Amino acid sequence: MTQARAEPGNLIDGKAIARRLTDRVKIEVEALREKTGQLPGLAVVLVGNDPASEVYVRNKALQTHRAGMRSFMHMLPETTPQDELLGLIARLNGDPQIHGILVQLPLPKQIDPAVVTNAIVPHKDVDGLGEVNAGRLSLGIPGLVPCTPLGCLILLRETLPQMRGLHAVVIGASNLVGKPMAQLLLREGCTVSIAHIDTRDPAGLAREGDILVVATGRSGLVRGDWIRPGATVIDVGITRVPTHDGKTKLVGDVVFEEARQVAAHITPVPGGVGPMTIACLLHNTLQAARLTLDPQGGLA
Ligand SMILES: Nc1nc(=O)c2c([nH]1)NC[C@@H]1CN(c3ccc(C(=O)N[C@@H](CCC(=O)O)C(=O)O)cc3)C=[N+]21
Repeated sequence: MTQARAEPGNLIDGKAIARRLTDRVKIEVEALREKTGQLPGLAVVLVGNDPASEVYVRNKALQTHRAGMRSFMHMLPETTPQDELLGLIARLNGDPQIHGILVQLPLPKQIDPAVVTNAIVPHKDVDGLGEVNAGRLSLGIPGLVPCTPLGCLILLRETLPQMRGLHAVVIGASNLVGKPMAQLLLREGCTVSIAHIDTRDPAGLAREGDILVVATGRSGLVRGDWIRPGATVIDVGITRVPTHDGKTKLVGDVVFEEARQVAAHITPVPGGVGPMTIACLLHNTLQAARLTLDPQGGLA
């Protein structure tokens, strides 16, 4: 065990860390406005009317305004043909008021998410999911980094003084979270393992992790006995489940009450990774705006 130990189950306060990041973005947005006379603008595109997506998208717009940036919402019907969505993206690509473009996932089945993601010009791809930004991340050169893994990295940096040499285990190998997360951890100097659907003994591998990042979308997958005593656990999962009294609540991929007995640090759901995803979207929109408005500002 290489990391400093506190008592078990210390909560990582994603909400507080996200608020601090958003406050910093707000100050830098104001500085950019003073320097260039312009504000960063974020376009969010939602296709269809999934109620959960609508909540997220509205929340994103609210937070964008809170950080002093402009937000532009585009709500398209469920039946929108792919060509029409590509037409909108082409207009947003050419619009000087827009510095970041986010197309909410998942998309209806007539639309290929890879085609849409790659239609966004790389310097406006604030989700960092296009081929250019994904390639840059894997080559270790500056680019726009996907919001959720970036948020997880910031939480880990706030929690662990040093990640170099730690074994980080990522459960889930999606392009959205698992793969970019593994790249970021590698860049921090971790030894990285990725568990995926065909991994023979995911629990055994997970128990090797000084850091455990779980991003599978399967609620309750990770039990207390998957966790190395003293590990730091980041739970990316977020699933709405029914409760006994006929209401619903949000849960992660980790059985929280079990895991907090074993882990040194753990993110709650809600109040962990979720708020960081939105704060990082604002951070990326500021970075994207700097790329065109203040090129010397550069990317980190
Ligand atoms: N292109 C794209 N980029 C995304 O980043 C993206 C997406 N599509 N599609 C959907 C998922 C989901 N997502 C969340 C963002 C914030 C919270 C969040 O703030 N959650 C709060 C709880 C919110 C509540 O109470 O409903 C929390 O965890 O504390 C959750 C989930 C971003 N996504």
